[in-house]
Amino acid sequence: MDFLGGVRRNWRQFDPPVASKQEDALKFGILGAANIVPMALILPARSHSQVIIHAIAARDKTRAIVFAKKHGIPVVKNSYEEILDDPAIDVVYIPLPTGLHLEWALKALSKGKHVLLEKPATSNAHEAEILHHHRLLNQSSEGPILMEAFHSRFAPGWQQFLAVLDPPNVSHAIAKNMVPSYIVSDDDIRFDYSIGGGALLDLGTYPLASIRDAFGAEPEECIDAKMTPMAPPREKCDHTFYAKFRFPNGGIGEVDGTLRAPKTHFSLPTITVTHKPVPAQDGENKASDKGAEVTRTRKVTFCNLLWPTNYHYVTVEDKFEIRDAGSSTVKREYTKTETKKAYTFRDMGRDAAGETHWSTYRYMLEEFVNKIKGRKGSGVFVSHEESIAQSRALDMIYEKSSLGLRPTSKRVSEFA
Ligand SMILES: NC(=O)C1=CN([C@@H]2O[C@H](COP(=O)(O)OP(=O)(O)OC[C@H]3O[C@@H](n4cnc5c(N)ncnc54)[C@H](OP(=O)(O)O)[C@@H]3O)[C@@H](O)[C@H]2O)C=CC1
Ligand SMILES: O=C1OC[C@@H](O)[C@H](O)[C@H]1O
Repeated sequence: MDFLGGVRRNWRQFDPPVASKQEDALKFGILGAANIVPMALILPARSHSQVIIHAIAARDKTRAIVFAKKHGIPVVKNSYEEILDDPAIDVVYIPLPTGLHLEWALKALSKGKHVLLEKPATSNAHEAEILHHHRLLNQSSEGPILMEAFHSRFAPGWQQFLAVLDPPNVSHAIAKNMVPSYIVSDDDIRFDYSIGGGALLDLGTYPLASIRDAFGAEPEECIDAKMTPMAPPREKCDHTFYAKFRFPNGGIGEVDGTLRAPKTHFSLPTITVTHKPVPAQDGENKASDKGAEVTRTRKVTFCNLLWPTNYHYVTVEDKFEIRDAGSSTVKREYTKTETKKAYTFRDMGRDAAGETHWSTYRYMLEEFVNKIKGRKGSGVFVSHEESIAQSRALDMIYEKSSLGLRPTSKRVSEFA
């Protein structure tokens, strides 16, 4: 049943129901016929009654025409600028290489457009501060909304994972993400330093955001960073990364990932979080242990950091140790293990919109539109401060390694 449910859920994510569009639907324009567009926006938009994919532009118009025809986009513009100049367009989606995000996001905001900006929002923290603190964002309560498209954060499964953590008492977190080498070719935008290349800046954003979330705090120091660079001429870009951080509570967080795992490698991106032992709460331990000192050490594993809406699990392993009052000797111990899953917020007892066929991107689109329309929604959002903090942590790793920071846009002086 679970297996069949999974097949149905995944099938429908790639063939979602079509909603009829409301009068006040937002019209989206897309900059670039990027690979991620169908999954991140075209499919999610189908089932959203307040989203219309109105127009696209690509550097090569023929490419844009082919893309528009394939995905049923009614308008093809001659250039990215023409998208920004179209008064009919409310929102601009930017799936460009990271090094172009700052420039195009600010150009779109300056035309009064809302912006959904692919992750990572910027190449480094300097750019992040310019973008997310920009006066264009604070002009009025009606001013444009900008959000980094960090889709995985919006999934109920991820929120279920966060709900079982006790961030101040986390002692260790390790997040891993290994992608086989055939997925991303050597000439991909991810390995072009001039436009923000580097596996950490691309893939590493997921494990890094997840350890930051697990500690509920920002890292104080990057105590180790090891990057494996590409072969020349791409040697300024890492294909494999490892970093170790110390967090304010003394805990250690590690990220480990690669875009060059062996071709036969398969593993889902996973985080494992260990807590310090804490006194067990009333009702958690067995009635027979009343009067004794009972500690609980929690270990939580979350499997599928990127796309939990396709498949995930959260395993909560609580180890209880029982001592006589005042004694350090453990007289008995036992472990309780529970597995949780949440494909909708209802599954975790929360009252927020969602269907089992919603992808991470569909959950994100819901909240992005809610924000523009001034609705409360699930309460999940990617704030400007979150995007800046994530960018600072990425910089800490690049600075600690021999590779150095990713380059700031040459156009930066025009925007500061
Ligand atoms: N949210 C997610 O799950 C994912 C997010 N991403 C992010 O989305 C963005 C795009 O990734 P992806 O779709 O894989 O990338 P692609 O290489 O498929 O697309 C990038 C697009 O950028 C445009 N572009 C403009 N200038 C340049 C340039 N100088 N060099 C190359 N391309 C240029 C091209 O548009 P044109 O059509 O005009 O030529 C191209 O279509 C990245 O920021 C990436 O990190 C990527 C994958 C997954
Ligand atoms: O955001 C992403 O998600 C999937 C990864 O394989 C990809 O490199 C990255 O851009």
